[in-house]
Amino acid sequence: MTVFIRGGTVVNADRAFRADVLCDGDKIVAVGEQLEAPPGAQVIDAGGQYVLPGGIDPHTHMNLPFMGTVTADDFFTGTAAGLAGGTTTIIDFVIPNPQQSLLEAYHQWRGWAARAAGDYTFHVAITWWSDLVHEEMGELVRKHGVNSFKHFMAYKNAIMADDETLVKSFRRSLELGAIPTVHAENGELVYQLQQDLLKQGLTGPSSHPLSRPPAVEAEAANRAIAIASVLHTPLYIVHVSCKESLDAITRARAMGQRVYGEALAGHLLIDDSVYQHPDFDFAAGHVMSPPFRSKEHQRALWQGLQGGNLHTTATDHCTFCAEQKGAGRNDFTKIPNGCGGVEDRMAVIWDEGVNKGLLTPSEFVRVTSANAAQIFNIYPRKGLIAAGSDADIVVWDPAGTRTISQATQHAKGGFNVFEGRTVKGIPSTTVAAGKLVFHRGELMAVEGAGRHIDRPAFVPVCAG
Ligand SMILES: NC(=O)NCCC(=O)O
Ligand SMILES: [Zn+2]
Ligand SMILES: [Zn+2]
Repeated sequence: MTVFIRGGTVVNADRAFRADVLCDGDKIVAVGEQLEAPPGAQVIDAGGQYVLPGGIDPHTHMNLPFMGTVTADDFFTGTAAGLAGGTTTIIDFVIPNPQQSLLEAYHQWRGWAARAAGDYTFHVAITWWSDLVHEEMGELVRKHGVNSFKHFMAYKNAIMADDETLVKSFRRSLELGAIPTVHAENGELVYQLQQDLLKQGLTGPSSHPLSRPPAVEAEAANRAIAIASVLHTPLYIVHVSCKESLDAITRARAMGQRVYGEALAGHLLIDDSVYQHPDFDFAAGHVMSPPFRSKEHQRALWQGLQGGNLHTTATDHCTFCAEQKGAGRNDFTKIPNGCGGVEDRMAVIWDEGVNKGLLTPSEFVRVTSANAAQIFNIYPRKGLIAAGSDADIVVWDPAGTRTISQATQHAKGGFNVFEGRTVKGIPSTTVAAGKLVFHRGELMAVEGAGRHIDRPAFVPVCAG
């Protein structure tokens, strides 16, 4: 299939310029002014619109078995929702059970992901330690296109990594040319605070943020940064939600440490008042970890993105329906943690970021695709509009509007944390791997069309 995008303003992370874009098969083959549309090409008129690299959401959980249930979105529905919102690639997580072989879990997730409509690739979680884990990390990097390992510092008695696991896995990651990533929350503190709250009879969703205050996150962020500093490894901290964690990243970077931070669209836009809502379903629908924070923390996160100490935006898309959330009706610790957003990330960040003057269009591209592609070593295949890059493209209508609602979304779960928000700036067309998958409100996602994207290890390049 040949797709020709005519008359738009191409926006890359480094600059914006007027150009036509020609795609042949799954690649962009030409970017330039006054190109000729080949006979038979599908022509998209991008006049008055921006032409952006397809979004990369570096943190999603499709088909995730978690807290006694499985997420509402599987790899097809979740990636299809992403395509409708301009996200053409997700980085999801293989999460082995403690004692489970990493390779066995990896193949299990690859099987589930075969249904994906958009491209995908995996971080692999290290939830326990043994010689087998050490060996399998090597095999994943060398043979299976994995270059990042995730460590949950929370979720005690489940998937939490202790300090021994962190140290050994960070060290092994360095040896392999992979980047360690962490969910930074002190799991022991969370557990003890949860027990205190339950003993006091404070069993509702409003206790969720009380059990996970900013200091709990900051302690873990500082600990992970200190471990990475001693071992000389880079570090990527997922879902940075509070000023204290951002300050830890900022300090480390000022000292020359290679630490990257990820902000979630939800943490950037939604504040902690949602947990005070009297309706259980509404409050529980917002239960995720780390929790939504005060407006002061939100302002700090935007400043982190603007100042270059936060690098990527993600969603942690992890949807559960009201019935699933209801498992914690009498005990907030049993509410499955997670919220959606893969369909809305690009639009809400454009609306709050670009429309309000906090980000330029090029900075928007940096934090929605290019930085993730660079940090996880798939640039310039992804995150760039240039000849040779994958034909993952969003034609972005800066004047288009949409009111976000669970009633009209493609994602499952029947809930949307951005419910009722009207955004200005939406995708009019999404092209994924050279195919038109979303056009003027119509989603044409094809089950199984997504591809696994191998991410090579980081290897120092030496002059010959
Ligand atoms: N974030 C969340 O609450 N659920 C998904 C798992 C995780 O990323 O911690
Ligand atoms: Zn997490
Ligand atoms: Zn997550």
